[in-house]
Amino acid sequence: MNLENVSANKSFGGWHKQYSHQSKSLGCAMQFAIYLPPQASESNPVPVLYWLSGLTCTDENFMQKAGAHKMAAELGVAIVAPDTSPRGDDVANDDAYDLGQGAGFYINATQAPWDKHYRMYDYINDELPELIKQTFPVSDKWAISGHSMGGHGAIMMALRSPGKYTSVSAFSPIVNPVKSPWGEKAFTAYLGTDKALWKEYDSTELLKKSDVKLPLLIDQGLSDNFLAEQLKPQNFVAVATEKDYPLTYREHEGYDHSYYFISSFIEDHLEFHSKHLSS
Ligand SMILES: N[C@@H](CCC(=O)N[C@@H](CSC=O)C(=O)NCC(=O)O)C(=O)O
Repeated sequence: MNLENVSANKSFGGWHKQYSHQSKSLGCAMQFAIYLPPQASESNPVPVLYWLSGLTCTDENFMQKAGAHKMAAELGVAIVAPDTSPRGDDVANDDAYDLGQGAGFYINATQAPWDKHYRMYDYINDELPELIKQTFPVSDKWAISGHSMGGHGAIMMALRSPGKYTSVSAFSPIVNPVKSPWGEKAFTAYLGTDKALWKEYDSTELLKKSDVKLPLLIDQGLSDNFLAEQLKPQNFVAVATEKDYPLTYREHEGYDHSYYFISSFIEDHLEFHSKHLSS
């Protein structure tokens, strides 16, 4: 297996480690981070929370800023944080922060030049979990969460694969990318102009068609600069209410779009997932 350990730091009795590997889906070298709680061993495989980060992030933002290790260690949950796009000098890019490297949107691109490497859906859905399962002492119980672009990724991935995750949560997710300037820009570049294809990666559209009831938690800050123009949580909540979906949607006065918000409520998300991962 082509897996190289890049760093290791003991944290709350467990280990935070970074790895690099050659990705088949993306056709480039990729880095991811894993937090292994102290309980994890070959004789005691632990459940996994996959965390998908937002625009401009790497595997490092969540691990360094969210303050998740203490609760993950207490609950005995591993956390995997991948990068947000393919990377490298040979990988297509754009000068803008919301397209190209750091902005993969967790979809499979169909349009040149992006279609050569931008297959983040396959990477997160198939390749990475297989690699994690084969390499680390983890069980087959998985949950998924994310922030902003990563919140879109987490909910979209979970709705497209009923039964794969026990629960899904998100901070400030782009829940309706087909109606968000960030989503419109990225989906036009990566998928072209056929909006029917866009809808296959849109959480609000997927929820309309979903017949599986997956426990879902969303936290949204009310002082988030991106709330009205980009995030549009009301579109998702309206569909969830109509379908009597098990969504807990919480709004928080004064919180913005940053990791200060995520770190304020990450423990609630870990407890939420732990409950479902162990039931
Ligand atoms: N113009 C800003 C936008 C980047 C930004 O806010 N990124 C967020 C995610 S936004 C949606 O996906 C983020 O998580 N940033 C990293 C961090 O550590 O805070 C900019 O370029 O800063």
